[in-house]
Amino acid sequence: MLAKMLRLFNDACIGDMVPCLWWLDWWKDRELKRFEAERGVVLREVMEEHREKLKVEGGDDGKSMVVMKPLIQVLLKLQESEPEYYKDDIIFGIILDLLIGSSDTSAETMEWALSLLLNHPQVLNKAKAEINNHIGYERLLEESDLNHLPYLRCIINETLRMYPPAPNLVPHESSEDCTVGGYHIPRGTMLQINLWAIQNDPKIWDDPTSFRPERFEGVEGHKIGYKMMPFGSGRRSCPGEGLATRIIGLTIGSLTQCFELEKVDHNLVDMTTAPGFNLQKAKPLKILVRPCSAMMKLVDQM
Ligand code: HEM
Repeated sequence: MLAKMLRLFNDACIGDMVPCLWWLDWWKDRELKRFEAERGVVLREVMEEHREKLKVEGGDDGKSMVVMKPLIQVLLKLQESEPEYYKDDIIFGIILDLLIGSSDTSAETMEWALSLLLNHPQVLNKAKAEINNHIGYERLLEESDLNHLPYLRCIINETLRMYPPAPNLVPHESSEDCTVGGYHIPRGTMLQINLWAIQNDPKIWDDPTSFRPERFEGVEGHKIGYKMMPFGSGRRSCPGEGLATRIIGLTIGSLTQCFELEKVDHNLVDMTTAPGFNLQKAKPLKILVRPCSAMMKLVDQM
């Protein structure tokens, strides 16, 4: 179900770009409505399952609920005390928002980052050296190490600059009349930002088509103003930013620390992008993975 949902979400609707062509999307509209009904049945079953579990397991201890239970159970518990706000539809919305927002974005960033590293072995070696200098060979990389691995963070930033998972961010609607770049925007207009163009603009980035993580050295996080906004900006920006950068850092860092990563042949990894709402690779990455001899003992224990 998740795969189908992400596929439908990723298909661009021409009517969103050129509203008078909405009718070209009629078939998609029909598919989305059919899917929404199917998805409703599955989500309702999941919700009932968790309601039953809550009844059996209780859960009056408010604090441990927040820390220990799955999110859906936390929301169902809140529904008991605030039913007018935590309606079933709101809970569905929160769960779907998290599923859609979190899964493809982080996975795609990791795939682009690994592809870039394979095509730039000198960057891969520098990242490996940073990890080995900081951690050594006696233990695995941990979350607390990430703050001490600035070059790894630069690699993630440079990947998000060149291949932002949401290249047009997410459509927003102006709640009031406003002016953007000298243009009058009436209230209720759908606004889309071509983030890819901003992050790859040669007027604001030196040599933007080159993969150069060093350009982010000395920059805290990815915060260098509006020329870099892979997680959006302002109060509706991505709430998962911290989690995403940690998961991506831990995954890419651990793979780099423990394995020799190699291309499957002598050709460069194909970096062609596929059409769609998300910036996906046209050809999925294939990679040869071999445990590093110095890490063999630890890899064996995994
Ligand atoms: C590389 C990974 C990720 C990227 C690039 C990314 C990017 C974005 C962007 C561009 C937006 C829209 C911001 C806007 O409206 O202008 C967004 C929204 C959102 N993201 Fe992420 N995201 C990532 C990972 C995650 C993760 C891991 C989670 C959750 C665990 C998450 C949850 C959400 C949610 C719930 C929203 C909607 C927020 C709202 O509408 O107020 N994202 N994300």
